[in-house]
Amino acid sequence: MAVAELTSPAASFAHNYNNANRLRSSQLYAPSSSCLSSDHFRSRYRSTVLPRITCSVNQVQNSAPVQVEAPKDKAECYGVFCLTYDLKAEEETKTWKKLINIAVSGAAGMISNHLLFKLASGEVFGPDQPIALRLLGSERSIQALEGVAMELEDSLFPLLREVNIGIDAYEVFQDAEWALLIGAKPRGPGIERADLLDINGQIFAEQGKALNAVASPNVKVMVVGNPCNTNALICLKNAPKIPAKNFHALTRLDENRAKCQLALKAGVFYDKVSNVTIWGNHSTTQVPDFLNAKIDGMPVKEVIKDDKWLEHEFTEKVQKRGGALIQKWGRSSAASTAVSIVDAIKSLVTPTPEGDWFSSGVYTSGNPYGIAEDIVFSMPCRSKGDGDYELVKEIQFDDYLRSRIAKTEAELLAEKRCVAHLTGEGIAYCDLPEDTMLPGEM
Ligand SMILES: NC(=O)C1=CN([C@@H]2O[C@H](COP(=O)(O)OP(=O)(O)OC[C@H]3O[C@@H](n4cnc5c(N)ncnc54)[C@H](OP(=O)(O)O)[C@@H]3O)[C@@H](O)[C@H]2O)C=CC1
Ligand SMILES: O=C([O-])CC(=O)C(=O)O
Repeated sequence: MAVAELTSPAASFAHNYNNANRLRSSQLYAPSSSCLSSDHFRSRYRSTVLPRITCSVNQVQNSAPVQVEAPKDKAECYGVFCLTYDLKAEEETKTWKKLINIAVSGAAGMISNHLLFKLASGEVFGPDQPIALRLLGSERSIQALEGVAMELEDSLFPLLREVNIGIDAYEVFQDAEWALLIGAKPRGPGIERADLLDINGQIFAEQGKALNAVASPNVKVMVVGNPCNTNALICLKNAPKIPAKNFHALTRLDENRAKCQLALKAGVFYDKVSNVTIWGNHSTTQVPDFLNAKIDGMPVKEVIKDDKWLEHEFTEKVQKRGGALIQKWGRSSAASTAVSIVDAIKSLVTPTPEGDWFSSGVYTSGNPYGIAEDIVFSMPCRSKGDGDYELVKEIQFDDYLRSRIAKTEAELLAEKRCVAHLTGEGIAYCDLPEDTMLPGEM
């Protein structure tokens, strides 16, 4: 690796900075946005040749906030996040918890563009929880990812201690305690669902391997990229060192959508709606459960006495809400998805309110409902707030609910057969039901 030619008088800052850079792989980016050009990053990525430093002394001094240490030993950081703060020096930071590492894939995408700023604000993990963001992009998105990191710099979030960007999951997922896996190829025209399962499945197999190798052994993994249930299954099968229970597929957006529709029909504000389960796949076979759901503490069916509406209009509206939104917006839900990721994480890190529960796509191992084992299926969960969850036992079933659950279960079992080559379970065989669709498809 060539050593940089230092052309700036800011030699000591730049030299230390680049010494730190030289210690790590060429695929992690540590730009100081005030000093280095995009061209620098492009060339550094492709050739690993270190840059000519073009910033001036003034630029360096002006860009430095209050700090007590030179940035020399802190590797794998972005811009202002390379500077080291003395957390103990300021009164308010003395009670702060230990930093947690949060990895996010698809970090330059639309959902992340909402989510990252919520994470950094303290809204998710609390006002005393400093965080490090480790952002995974690709060659295609690295410029945009730098833009994201620059916006994070400019937001001056006190709790945001580190930001790293990179394109190698084995580097970005290092020591991750949370992994929010959002990046996935969207299903475009002419792409069969089986092909999408394969294309995205490969991404999640690779990321599962990377998590297994370098993440914290108790990392919690939230899979958002579609088809999220089967992607989560692939991911966990490729990460045997991480408990399968730690993997979630995001169905909280569906739960939120169901709550909204029930509130609207009952004429109550949506804070009155509780105990809503989404069963099964994050697809148009998902089952929003109105049998166990409550409005103002009463069973939904006693408040909304219209089974036809519940079984058809309500159910289909929730199943196809994603598609309806795409027709209006021209793109899939991003802000509300980010909100639902926040809700899903908060449900795991705060105790579930007494008597209530939340939905998450989790691994079916010893489930009390008789659902097929060894798939990722959305079910009702409760948490003590320790990051873990238990399945809710006191659930009623009737013939309608059972038959709908059987349909979404059959779809997930078919998806599983279709990705057997990615889960280490033999030769894939794709017999997906013809009508199987993501919520965003119409
Ligand atoms: N579970 C749920 O409730 C919901 C899930 N979703 C899903 O979340 C995912 C992300 O959505 P959103 O952020 O809006 O999407 P965007 O298109 O804005 O971003 C997706 C990111 O995926 C990455 N990606 C990975 N592989 C590919 C590929 N082969 N081709 C193109 N892009 C790729 C890209 O990042 P990079 O280049 O850095 O890899 C891109 O930035 C989608 O799969 C979507 O279907 C959306 C809404 C709800
Ligand atoms: O299909 C999509 O990409 C969008 C999606 O999951 C949803 O809106 O629920």
